[in-house]
Amino acid sequence: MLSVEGLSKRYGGHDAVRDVSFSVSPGEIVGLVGASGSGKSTIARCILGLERPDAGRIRYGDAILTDRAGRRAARRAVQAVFQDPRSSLNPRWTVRRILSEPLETWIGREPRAARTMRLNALLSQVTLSPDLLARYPHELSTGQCQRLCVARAFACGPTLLVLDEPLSALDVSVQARMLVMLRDLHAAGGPSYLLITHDFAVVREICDRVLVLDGGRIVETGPVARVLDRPFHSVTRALLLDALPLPFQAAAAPCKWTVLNDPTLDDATAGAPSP
Ligand SMILES: Nc1ncnc2c1ncn2[C@@H]1O[C@H](COP(=O)(O)OP(=O)(O)OP(=O)(O)O)[C@@H](O)[C@H]1O
Repeated sequence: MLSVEGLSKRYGGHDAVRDVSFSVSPGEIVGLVGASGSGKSTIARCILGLERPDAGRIRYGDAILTDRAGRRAARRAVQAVFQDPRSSLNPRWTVRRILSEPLETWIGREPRAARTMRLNALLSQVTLSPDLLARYPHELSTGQCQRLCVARAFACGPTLLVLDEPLSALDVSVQARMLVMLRDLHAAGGPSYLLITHDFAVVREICDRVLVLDGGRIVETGPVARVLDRPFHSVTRALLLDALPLPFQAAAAPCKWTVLNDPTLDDATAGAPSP
């Protein structure tokens, strides 16, 4: 289980993340949503050891990810996929080499035929053709590059995948296929996901639970259906309203959201993170 306890991170005088605590259980898909600049990627970078938190502790099982030794111990188990697949792939490496590198590290050397079978299996998991093995990233579409990034993450046999806006660089039709692929991989016994997104449709489609972030703090958390259909916090309501197509925003504002703006719901308590 991933456990984030009292995580804080400052840049200069600015609090990017403030006293954030949450967990991701084995097999769970947890969405982390919030406006631009709310601190989502900073949390991901702290979990992945790319940033050093100013306060708090991040544990994955027995490994303390805020310690160098703990990060090393969890390196195989905790993998990531980022927003821009092209910048995550070495442009001078073929698909074969990109996928072989983690296999070399975690499985070691094996005969070429066995390695090719393993590479083909990885590619088919992410619905890519084995014909792509000899290609370079610039010879792939952005969607294919992102599938390749997922395959590379899966090559390590992770138990937690941190996905930081994995669909944002993709066309809408490719996004839908990618989302189905992520859901199928998870359903087939894949890792837990911590999915960072600004897209509530994605959250509704795939997540079990959602955390809403504002100004570096978690303002609301709960099961997806409850948070999306009966949001307590004004920030969640505003984000949901913003997510509607423009003509619907005007229509929704006076009706649906008036009910939700019930003054008996106190944001400060209703929005407090649940234990
Ligand atoms: N390396 C950095 N140096 C200084 N400030 C930073 C740095 N990284 C992030 N920040 C600031 O920290 C805050 C949180 O940034 P972060 O990237 O975590 O937000 P986000 O919710 O992921 O945003 P987006 O959805 O736009 O990616 C922002 O105000 C950002 O400007």
